[in-house]
Formats: sequence, C-alpha cells, structure tokens
Amino acid sequence: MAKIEYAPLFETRQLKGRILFRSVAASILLAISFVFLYRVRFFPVGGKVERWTWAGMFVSELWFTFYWLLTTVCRWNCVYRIPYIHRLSQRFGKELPGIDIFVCTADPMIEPPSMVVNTVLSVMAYDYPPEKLNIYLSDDGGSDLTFYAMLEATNFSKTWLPFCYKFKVEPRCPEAYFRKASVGVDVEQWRFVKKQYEDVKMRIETTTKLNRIPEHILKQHKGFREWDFVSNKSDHQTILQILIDGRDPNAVDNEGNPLPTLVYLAREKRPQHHHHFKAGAMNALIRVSSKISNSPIFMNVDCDMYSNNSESIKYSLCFFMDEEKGDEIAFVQFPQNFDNITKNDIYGNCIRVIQKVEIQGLDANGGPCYIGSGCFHRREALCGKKYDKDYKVDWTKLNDTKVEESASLLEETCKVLASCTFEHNTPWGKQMGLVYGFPVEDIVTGLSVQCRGWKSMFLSPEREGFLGVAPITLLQTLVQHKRWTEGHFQVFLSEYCPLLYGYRKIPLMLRLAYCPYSFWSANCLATLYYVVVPCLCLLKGISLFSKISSLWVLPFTYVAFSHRAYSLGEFIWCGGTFLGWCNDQRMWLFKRTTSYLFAFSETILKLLGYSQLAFVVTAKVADKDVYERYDRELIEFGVASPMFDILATLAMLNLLGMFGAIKKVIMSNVLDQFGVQILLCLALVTINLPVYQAMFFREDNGKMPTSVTYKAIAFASLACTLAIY
Ligand SMILES: O=c1ccn([C@@H]2O[C@H](COP(=O)(O)OP(=O)(O)O[C@H]3O[C@H](CO)[C@@H](O)[C@H](O)[C@H]3O)[C@@H](O)[C@H]2O)c(=O)[nH]1
Ligand SMILES: [Mn+2]
Repeated sequence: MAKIEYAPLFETRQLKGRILFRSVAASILLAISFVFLYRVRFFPVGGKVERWTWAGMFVSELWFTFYWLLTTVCRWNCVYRIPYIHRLSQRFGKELPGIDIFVCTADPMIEPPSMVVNTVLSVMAYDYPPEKLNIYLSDDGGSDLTFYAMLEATNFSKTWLPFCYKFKVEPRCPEAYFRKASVGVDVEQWRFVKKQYEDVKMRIETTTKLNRIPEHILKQHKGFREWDFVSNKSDHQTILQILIDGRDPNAVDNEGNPLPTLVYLAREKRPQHHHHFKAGAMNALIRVSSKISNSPIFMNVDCDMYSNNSESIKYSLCFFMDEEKGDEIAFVQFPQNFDNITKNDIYGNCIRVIQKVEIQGLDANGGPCYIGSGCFHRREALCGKKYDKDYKVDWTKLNDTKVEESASLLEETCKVLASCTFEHNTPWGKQMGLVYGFPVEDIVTGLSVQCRGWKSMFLSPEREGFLGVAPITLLQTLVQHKRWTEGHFQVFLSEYCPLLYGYRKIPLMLRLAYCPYSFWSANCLATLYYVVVPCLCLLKGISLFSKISSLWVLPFTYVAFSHRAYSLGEFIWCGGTFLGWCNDQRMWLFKRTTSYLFAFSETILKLLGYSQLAFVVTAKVADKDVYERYDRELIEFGVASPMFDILATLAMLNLLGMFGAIKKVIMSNVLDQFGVQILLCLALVTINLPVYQAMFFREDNGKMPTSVTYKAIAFASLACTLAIY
C-alpha cells in the first residue's frame, strides 16, 4: 500500500530512434560543409549575372542550413509522458478538483450551432463527477441561434449523459458516435437516443437555415429577451445566462444524476473597442468563471474540436496532482487531431511530425508550447502568478470554497466582468490571462507563462483526446497557415521574442526550439529563390551546380537524398503514408511560396503601420461538391486568389524551364553540365502535376479559374523571355 502511495502519477520516457537521428544529422552536416566548400572554391570569376546568381544560391543554402540546424536542435532530445489514471483514482478518488471547460465559437454561419452543441455535449459527458464540471460557451457571434442550440443541448444532455455513463460510450460527441458506432449496446435504448439526437439536430439545423427562431420557442426562455437589445454581432451588451446551475438539486438528468453547470456568455462588443479575438473571449471567460465556479484547473476547446476521450481530464490531472512534480506545471497540452482527414491527407493538415517529434523536443527542454485548443491550464499560472519553489497546492482546501449567490444574481453581477471597458488599465492581456496583440495568442501566452517559471507538458494518449475539423480547401489551409506564420513572426519581432524575452527565464534550448516556428515566414525568400532562379538560369545557360561527372556532385545529392529520405522515414514512423508524405512535400512548397510570403510581407507592412491585425476564422462547412472532391483527394482551387496566381505562375515557370531543358539536351550535350539543375526542375514539375491538371485538364468547379491560368501563362512566359534575352 505504502508503495502505491508514493508512486508517481506519470512517467517520462525518451523517444526512440535518437541515435539514428543524430548519426544521420551528423552525416548531413558533413556533406553540407562540402557543399559550402564547393560554393566558395568555384565562385564564378566572369560575368556579373553568374556571380550574383551564384551568391544567391549560396545565401539560400546558408539559410536552409541555419534553419535545418534549428530543427535539428529541437529534435535532439525528445520525451513523451505516460500518465497512470488508476493511481489518481486510488489516491484522490473523492478529492478531485473542479474543472471549468471553455468552448469558443465566433460565427454561426461558418461554425454551425449543431457543431457547437456536439462539442459542448462531448465535454459535458466527461468521465468525471458532473457536479465538479462547469462548461462555459463563449459566443463571439452573439447569436440567438447559438443560444437556442444551447437550450436544446441542455435538454438533450438529460438523455445523453446517462446513456454515456451507462454504456461507457466513446466518443461522447453524439454526431461522431452515431456516425461511427454500430449498435454495440442495448438496441432499444440506442435507437431511442439516436432518434432523440436526430430530432434535436434537425430542429437546430432548421432554425439555423431559417435564421429565425419560432415565436413559441422565444417564450420558453427569458434569455431570448436579451436579443431585443442586440443590433448586430459587433455591437451589443453582455449576455450571460446560466442554463444549468449545477448547485441546484433539481438540475438532474433522466436517471437522477447531477448535471454539470452550463453557462452561455456573449461578452459585450462595441465597435469602438477592440475585442482581441479569441484571446479576448478567453479572458472574459476566465473572469466570469472565477465568480461562478472558480475551478483551479480549466480547459479550452475550439467549438470544432469535440472530446474524443472521456478520460482526458483525469489524464491531465495526473500531471497537475503529482505530489513531486505536479506543482510546477502550468498547462498540459493535448495534440490537435482531426476527424476529417482523408487517407493521404491531401493538404498536409495532420501536422504529424510537429506533434509526434518536434513538440516532444520542446517538452524535453522545458515544455511544449501552448497551441490553443485541447489544453488544460492551472488558473493561477495563466492569471499571472509567478512560480516559486515553495508553491504547494492543497487540493482539499481548494474544494472547500463554495459560491453562495443565486444563479440570477450571478448573471447580473458577473456581466460587468465581460464588458468592453473592464480591462482598461488592468494587466489583462499583458501579464494576466491570454496575451493580446497577436494572431497566435496561444503561442505567445504559453511562452509568457513559461517565462514566469512554470513548466508545461505534452500528452498524447493512445485514444486521441480531441478531434477537430481541418480545413477542406487549399485556400483555407493556406490562409490558416498564413495566420499562424504571421503570428509567430510577429511574436519574434515583438518584445516577446523567445530569444530575448526568455533570456535567464527559460533554458537556451527551449528558446531555440521556438525559433523554427518564428522563422517559418522567412523561409519564403530562400525557397522562392530556389524555385525560380535555377530554372531561369537553365534557360539562360548559367550553370549553378557541379557537373554530374565530377565528384563534387556527391555532397549535393547526398544532402538532398538523405534529408528527404530521413523526412520520409520520420513521416511514416509518425503514422503517415507514402502518398501522404508526397502531399506533405507539395504543401511544404505551396505554403512557403504563398502563406509564408504573404505572412512575411504583411508583417513587415504591419511593422511600418500599413496593415492591421486580423484573425480570419477558418470555415468549418462547405458545399456538397467541395466535400466530394475533398473525399476524392482532388485539390480544390475554384476561386481566384493572389495565392493561386503565385502557385500557378511558379508551376508554369518550372514547366517552361523543363521544356527549355529538354530542347537543350536534345540539341546539344548539356546533360553533364546542367544535370542537377534539370533534376531540380524535374522535381518541381512533378510536385506541381496537380496544378497543371487543375489548369488544363479539369472541368469541375474546383479547377483553376481561367483568369488565373491566363495570368500565370503570361507572367511565366514573360519571365522566361526576359531570362533568355
Ligand atoms: O474573434 C474570434 C475569433 C476566433 N474565435 C475562436 O477561435 C477558435 C479558433 O479559430 P479557427 O478559425 O478555428 O482557427 P484555427 O487555426 O483552427 O485554430 C488554431 O489556431 C488559433 C490561433 O491562430 C488558436 O486560437 C486555436 O486554438 C488553434 O486551434 C474558434 O473556436 C473560434 O470560434 C473566437 O472565439 N473569437
Ligand atoms: Mn479550428
């Protein structure tokens, strides 16, 4: 017995394969030094253009090496964690702390209320004492449609929760459960609950479609009256409604179990006050919840990310409540997995390698970054407390605090906490709560928490904790990455620059491990150079690499092939497919030439004061035929966008370069001199095959718009003509 008492609640293990990784990395580094030697020794003497293009190649390669070194540093040590839930239950059975769960939504049109309801139900149904659970929905859309959907959720939870408890269903998101599961439980009950769910869903979807709530429903809840004063989504008072008051003895489900508390909050919005996007919403939730339930731990999910594992709370508590190491942990981040990824992950949305290798690297060096959805936080740590060695939590004491006010009184008194002006002249958004001013509030907040002395943990249980909705069109993916890239770069250029801000606060390795993300955007320059210049030089007849017959070709090919082979191996080890890796490589190129480029230039413009902070919310729904093409893994273009102009132009440029090269090879013997360059061009053309297909061979609505195709042909031909003459 005594042994169990002191057994740790979680264990840390080293990621396997580090020796192999380090040897490959060392050999690549050796080969890279030969490449540099070559660049220096064979620097062209004649011709201005030759010298400049050569120098450009050298600079690009120096950049790639620098970037590669950063990613290598991040992977040097990697750890993962194993929690022991049974020990937690044995030791803390009755003393488990209260948990607040924050769900964020921003727009009923692109984040449908039926989806929000599913997420809310999935977190209400956690395998955790319901009287200790408090769910808060933040509705930045300020929509009565979402409010109505929450009322439906309130009613349906009375059926859904006991059903989940009784049959231990997984996942506890009704939509996903009924989509995936066959009748595994009592047939009659299963059918009954399914029918109920379908009715709820239909009612919610109909009202959403009509964009109007029927008169008789409006009478059912006092909360609807609030909308008499709402002019639009960016101009309204605070709406706060406690839909289920967990303290109320009458708040029970159909089997008589207590229900978790459920709160709807639309914080005040006024055009003259900045609302700080998700960070603002979260901070309002933190304050409001501190008066209503004040749980020591809270968790945040985006409305598109349902809980897929009913034990996640207990998993995370294994970290916070560990007697020895728990007190220094500020947050426990779960990976972000997705429910709608096709077999070969056409848009590379899985971020597999990041979540299975890179974040483990951060974890080994002081803690993973906070990546938003699916993260459990220690309230005190996020609210500005600095960690010190004497800090010790007494969980029993925490559970004793009880709120006395009635629900309606709370609704009135808490409103002010979510008002536009509450934060003025307070540390909120700076040293308290989520940090404002960046489109990646999560990263910068995590960093600032770590700089206050706290640690963080990354946990990836076998059964995924959360499943979300990944973008389903190319443009959405590129725009999402643009936001992230821009965010990271802005953090780097701000006072929160990980290298400087973290000085003397977090280990050097951790500061370095933040850098690959900071430099995502800067990658665009070297990549664009490598995509454009060798190809144009091929047409002009300027050789940029060693001859194939020379020994100097070896370091180039070794670096290129071993680096890619390692990447493929890593990708497959992380659970990907070969085609998935190919798609990932394509997205790697696409992102670097579009998202990163736009992020880079817009950040510079913002710095100069020409551009404003924005947060483009990713759409979670699309037309039927878009879905259908997505399922067939056909890349979706369809609309005109500057991003596609660039992609198409570069693809055309590579194609023309390729034709030029073929002509040269046939007419004169240049294969030896230009072999590597031709190979590079060929690789780019191969990557771009779906682009040509979309430009010339597709007839569906997702093909490349004709205007983009014409523009691309014109620009690319112009560039080639200029290069040749
Ligand atoms: O003004 C806003 C804008 C967004 N959101 C919510 O923020 C979440 C994330 O938005 P989404 O468009 O889905 O962005 P993603 O790129 O999918 O989100 C990732 O990246 C964001 C930072 O860029 C983080 O905030 C998220 O947690 C993280 O999952 C959603 O629940 C939105 O409802 C708000 O509450 N208010
Ligand atoms: Mn999202």
